[in-house]
Amino acid sequence: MLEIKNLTVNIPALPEPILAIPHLSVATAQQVAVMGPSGCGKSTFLNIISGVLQPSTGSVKWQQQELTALSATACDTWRFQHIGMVMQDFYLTNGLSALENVLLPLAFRHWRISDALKQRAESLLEQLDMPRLHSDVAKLSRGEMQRVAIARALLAKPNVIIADEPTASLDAENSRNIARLLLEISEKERCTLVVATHDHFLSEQLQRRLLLRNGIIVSDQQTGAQIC
Ligand SMILES: Nc1ncnc2c1ncn2[C@@H]1O[C@H](COP(=O)(O)OP(=O)(O)OP(=O)(O)O)[C@@H](O)[C@H]1O
Repeated sequence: MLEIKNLTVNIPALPEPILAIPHLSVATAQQVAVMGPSGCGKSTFLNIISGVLQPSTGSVKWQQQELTALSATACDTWRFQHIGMVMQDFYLTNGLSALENVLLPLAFRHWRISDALKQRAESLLEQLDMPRLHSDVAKLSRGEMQRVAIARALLAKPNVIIADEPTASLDAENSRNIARLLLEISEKERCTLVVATHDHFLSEQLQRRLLLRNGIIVSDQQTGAQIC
């Protein structure tokens, strides 16, 4: 469960906070869309709940872990253990294949990657319709790179998936596949899903929709969506 209290994010040059949330809670395994016009604070919200950014005031708690109490290094370790992130910049490593990129974060932590993990990586890439496992990511299209970034985020079975516009570079068919895969994995593995998106197909499948304007949640709707 995520619980936010009395949160503000201020930027020195700006008179108003770019994000202000008096209270918000998100239940474990809930699927949440974060929507709103460009500049309303969606990426800031995702960065705050993943501990990438520290708020100016307030509390951000996942289960019993208060993120604002962690040092930057401790927060990085916590994020690695609990969160699968798909950000707008994919942070892939050129010169490595799609499969190697998916395995790379775990390769830093384990002296040997197990066969089971390799199989999961291959299976995720296949489910994402990304057959070019051994192609250098530098040669992939943006949509293919996005699918590699999604597989990498899902590999370690995170408790929470946070995705910033995960279908933005994709055609309609691939967008739908990715929306379905994120929903299926969230349901099967009981992980919380928080997605900033303009994609109506994706947002309609999620159980809850937060609408941000000027850094404030102006609408919080339960959609009643079921897994597809
Ligand atoms: N470091 C910063 N310095 C100044 N302004 C910032 C900074 N970070 C964010 N902002 C401002 O805060 C607001 C929210 O930005 P944010 O990136 O969270 O919006 P967004 O909803 O994700 O936008 P988009 O849909 O275009 O990605 C914007 O007006 C942005 O210009």
